[in-house]
Amino acid sequence: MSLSNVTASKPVRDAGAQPIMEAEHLRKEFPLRQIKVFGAAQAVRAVEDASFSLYPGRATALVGESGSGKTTIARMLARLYEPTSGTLRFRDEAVKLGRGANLNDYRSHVQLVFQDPFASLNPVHSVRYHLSRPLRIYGHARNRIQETEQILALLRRVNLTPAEQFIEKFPHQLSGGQRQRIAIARALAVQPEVLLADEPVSMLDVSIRLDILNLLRRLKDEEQLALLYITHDIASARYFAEETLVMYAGQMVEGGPSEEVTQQPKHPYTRLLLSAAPDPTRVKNKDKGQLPARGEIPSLINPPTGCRFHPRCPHAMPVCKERFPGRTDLGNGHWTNCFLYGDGAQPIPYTGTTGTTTTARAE
Ligand SMILES: Nc1ncnc2c1ncn2[C@@H]1O[C@H](COP(=O)(O)OP(=O)(O)OP(=O)(O)O)[C@@H](O)[C@H]1O
Repeated sequence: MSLSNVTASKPVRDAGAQPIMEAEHLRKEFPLRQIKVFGAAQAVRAVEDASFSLYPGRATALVGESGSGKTTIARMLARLYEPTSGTLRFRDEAVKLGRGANLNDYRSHVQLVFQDPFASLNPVHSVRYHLSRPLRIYGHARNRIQETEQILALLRRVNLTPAEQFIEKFPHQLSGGQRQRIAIARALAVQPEVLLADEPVSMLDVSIRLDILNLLRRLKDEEQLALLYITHDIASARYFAEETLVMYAGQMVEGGPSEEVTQQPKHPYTRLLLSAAPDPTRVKNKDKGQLPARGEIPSLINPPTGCRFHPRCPHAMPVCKERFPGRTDLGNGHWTNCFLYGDGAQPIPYTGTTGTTTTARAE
């Protein structure tokens, strides 16, 4: 996807900006069916100790390889999965989890757009049906006239015009991009403050990905939506999202303003991701021996101890195997969880490759 005609993301948020949604120490395990009668119960340890905030009018990209836990995080935020532990806060109030939680009320604030626009719309129902349901359920339309007016307005907001030509169509009469616009319109019908977009363009034709990203960006700006943008593509994060969070095998390893995370990445995994996603605007130094991307994302049933990236990390030290490092604040909202940074550590200069030129602290 060419991103050259997408305007660069906004600078770092105001210091006083208030988050609308906060995730604190979220963890998710999926228990596995027990095959053995004896022995410890096994589980997929999909997300470990994830903490981050979403802000009105700002996009946060959640980036990582397949299986890193991105969708699990989005589903916990959408309340489709119960976190194993941790808390969610919405407008500074703890979200009631588990039984007795008012899911309808919660979902009037937080909506999820799925990756697959072919699976997310019911083939037997028209566009009118898909958009009228949320309007009715959430009490935004009192009668059919109001409902039709609002559906037409929603279609125009997602650039499906003339709206009158789309309202009675069925999913099979729409292209992938048009379906994704309907899925976005359906989420907007609820009038949410938080929109979770799980790889919203990855199943679309390359030629229309940019249009959908620009649509999401415009809606975020105009409606002051807090947007979580899940993607494999770290290069798109720089252009689309003000902030970027990087996940590896269930652990969050780096985060901060997108410009800093993508231009001055600190964690070796972020550097590896960037080296696999060439960005023509990033300065590369081809002479400084790039290390090949070693290995694959591990099994999350028996993940590596400590920092789960250590078996693939060109800078791994004994301590990396023993425990997961705490968060090191790098200034300007940029942070990483890596023993290469923090007290007494030698900074590792970024050469635009996964290789580096200095020796790190040995523990
Ligand atoms: N319902 C489930 N039951 C058991 N394991 C699950 C379930 N959902 C996800 N997982 C596992 O949790 C881990 C994280 O999966 P998740 O889908 O969140 O990753 P992801 O980063 O979104 O990947 P992708 O980019 O491929 O969608 C994977 O090992 C996955 O197999």
